[in-house]
Amino acid sequence: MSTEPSADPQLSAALERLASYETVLVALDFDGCVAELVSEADAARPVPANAAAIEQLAQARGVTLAYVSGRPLETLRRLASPPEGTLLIGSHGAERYLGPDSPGLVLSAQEEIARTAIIEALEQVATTAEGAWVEHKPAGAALHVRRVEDPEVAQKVLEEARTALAMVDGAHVKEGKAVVESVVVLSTKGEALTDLRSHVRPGAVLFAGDDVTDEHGFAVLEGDDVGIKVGSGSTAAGHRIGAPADLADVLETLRRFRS
Ligand SMILES: O=P(O)(O)OC[C@H]1O[C@H](O[C@H]2O[C@H](CO)[C@@H](O)[C@H](O)[C@H]2O)[C@H](O)[C@@H](O)[C@@H]1O
Repeated sequence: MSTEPSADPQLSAALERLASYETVLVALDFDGCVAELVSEADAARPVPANAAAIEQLAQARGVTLAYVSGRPLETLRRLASPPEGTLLIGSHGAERYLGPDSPGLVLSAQEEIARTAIIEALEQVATTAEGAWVEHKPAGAALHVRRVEDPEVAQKVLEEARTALAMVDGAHVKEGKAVVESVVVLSTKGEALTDLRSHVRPGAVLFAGDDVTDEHGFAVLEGDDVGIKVGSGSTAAGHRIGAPADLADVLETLRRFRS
């Protein structure tokens, strides 16, 4: 079944309404939304058609682009290669680039201690299964199991990680796809999206994402905002597309409605 907006009259109508506003904020999750999920996290890149559609949309009248991602800000910038002027939210909201004056993330002494404890705990768990590895991040760390061959072993490793993290003071757990993350700065994509809305003051917002952390973003949408869940799974989003490869058509449709 095609999930192109042209084949989904409700999504197409929602995009047309969105496009009628003077100003629009288009906020995109990265992994599993703009980029396909891959086993080498550092190899993730925008689907080429998505990259092209994003570049085009960045030129459109009254459109502000933003990435809202769990990735560290610097990694997001390197992997996504966003058009100039794109606003960037990284580390699930803990890191923000809203312009050259944006302050960088500074952890308190207590947060630094918690981050070190998170990394140590996850590195220890990662030694128990081949393929498990730890991504060190500015506000915490993520234990990845996508490269663990046996799904039962992978689940067991994730469970051990949750148990280990429960012992760390100041560690907040975030669930993801083949990953358990922990951050020392508690913030959600919903809060980040609300702050972006206050900063940009758009007429309406489009937000697309694929993961459980993106549900916080869908939850703060309102009015003629458009929420798009990428892939399967329960969601609060009003619309759904099948895969990252379907996103380009959504963005291109929105651009056409604005021209
Ligand atoms: O909010 P996002 O932009 O979706 O980032 C969420 C996490 O994405 C990355 O992990 C996920 O993508 C990897 C590459 O495709 C995949 O190997 C992994 O299994 C996924 O969980 C990233 O590594 C994390 O730091 C992000 O928080």
